[in-house]
Amino acid sequence: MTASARPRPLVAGNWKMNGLKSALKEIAAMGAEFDPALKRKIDLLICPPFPLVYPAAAAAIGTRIAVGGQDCHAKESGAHTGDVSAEMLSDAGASYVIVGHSERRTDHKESDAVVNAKAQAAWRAGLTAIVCVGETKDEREVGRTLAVVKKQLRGSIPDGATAANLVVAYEPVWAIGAGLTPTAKDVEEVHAMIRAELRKIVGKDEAPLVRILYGGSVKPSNAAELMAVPDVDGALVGGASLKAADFMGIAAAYR
Ligand SMILES: O=C[C@H](O)COP(=O)(O)O
Repeated sequence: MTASARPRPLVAGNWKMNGLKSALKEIAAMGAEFDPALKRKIDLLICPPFPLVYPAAAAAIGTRIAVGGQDCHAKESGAHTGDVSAEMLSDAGASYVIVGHSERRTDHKESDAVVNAKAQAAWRAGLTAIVCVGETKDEREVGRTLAVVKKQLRGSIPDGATAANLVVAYEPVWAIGAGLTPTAKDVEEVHAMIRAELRKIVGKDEAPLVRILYGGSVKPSNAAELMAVPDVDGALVGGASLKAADFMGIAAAYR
């Protein structure tokens, strides 16, 4: 590996609890805009709600857009009403799964240990785990951002991580859906720390190739600036991933 090795950027959309069958036309529209020049440069991923994973995977055939889940249970199957396993996501056509999103950590009280078990489940099923980390507004204000994110990384990423099975998403909780973003300098500082931690977790050869996404109010208007920050290897996009025009406007930062 050369010193200049860089990850292939990933622009990922998290539809959260949004989207009925009618939203599948957005995937077709994204596919139509994902032209060969852009395909050579980046990967695209859409994570729809569970009921749409299978039809989204069908809609994405031939587009080179990957499909993922937004969460998974740690177990393969069993008496866990309302939960979905990583194997079920894989069977439905997913190749990625988001674990430890701040909305899961808050709404469902998911600890780092739970997120770690879900990442292991993702790997068991052959999925790439997108492990989310990020500080709250209060934690940032008291200067604990780096300590909080470091603790989440150490607790949430299982042994056995590689550049192929792990993506890290840094999402400051206060920036999500708020129309606020950290400064480029603040994003750079956190991503540099994550890269340094990854050297300890996956080793110095593999660490430069792990994709570290930024998430939190990414839009077409700020994507170019955020994607140009050192150690930002793509985006995890919420609201602006629901419409093909917005999502592809963000992907266009890599043209
Ligand atoms: O997973 C996506 C993030 O939570 C960002 O959401 P947002 O782009 O709506 O701020």
